[in-house]
Amino acid sequence: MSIEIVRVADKEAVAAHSAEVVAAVCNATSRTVHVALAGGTTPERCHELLAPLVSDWGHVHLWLSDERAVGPDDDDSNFKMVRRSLLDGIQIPAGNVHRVLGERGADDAAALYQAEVLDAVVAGADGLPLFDVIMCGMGPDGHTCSLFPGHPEIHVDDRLVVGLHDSPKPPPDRITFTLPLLHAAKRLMLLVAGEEKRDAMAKVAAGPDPAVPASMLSLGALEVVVDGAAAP
Ligand SMILES: O=C(O)[C@H](O)[C@@H](O)[C@H](O)[C@H](O)COP(=O)(O)O
Repeated sequence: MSIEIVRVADKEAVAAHSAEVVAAVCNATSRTVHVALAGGTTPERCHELLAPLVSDWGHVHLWLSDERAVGPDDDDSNFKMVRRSLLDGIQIPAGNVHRVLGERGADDAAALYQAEVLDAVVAGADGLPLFDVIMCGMGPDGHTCSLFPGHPEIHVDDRLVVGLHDSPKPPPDRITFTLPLLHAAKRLMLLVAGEEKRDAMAKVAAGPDPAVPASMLSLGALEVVVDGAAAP
């Protein structure tokens, strides 16, 4: 368990710093690297800045730490955002892009994605799939991925990916990584920008509390990249 907090000037700097971290991980090796991207406007900008920073995408596998239960062309699709912000600008083998099949519905899509993770991502010492980097955003209510305050998904410890049908933020049907998979990652990044995140960010800095899902990330090796407006 650890938390490292990197303070930078503004939202653009959060995205830029995070892109540099992810690019450094990808550029440091030619072996397979697994990166889970995130939804939200801060990660979206990070994806744009990341595109030209990685010298060779051939060994990089891309995933999403949460998705909406919609098809890839729906405006609510995180994959659609990733396609626009990153995939359209890079050369990457199609087999390296791991899309959540949201159009299958939240529960089937989650089960299929978990199976794909287990198949493709080699397990670490704790027996859980070891992502090189997982990126997460945070909402003003302290939610991260699609783990929302007061919702049961935060307590799931027997599955790596779950579906939910009652997200308080639309759309209601979603698919999300769970804490065991997030905690297993070599590097777990939380991108936080904006004054409306200040209270939740203070709770993240205070330590793990199940009422604040993003704070539970610090039970893994959490790196928070936060701007001046959100910094506690
Ligand atoms: O749940 C969703 O629908 C959003 O994707 C959300 O999780 C987002 O990631 C955060 O609210 C941070 O978003 P910003 O980076 O845009 O503030």
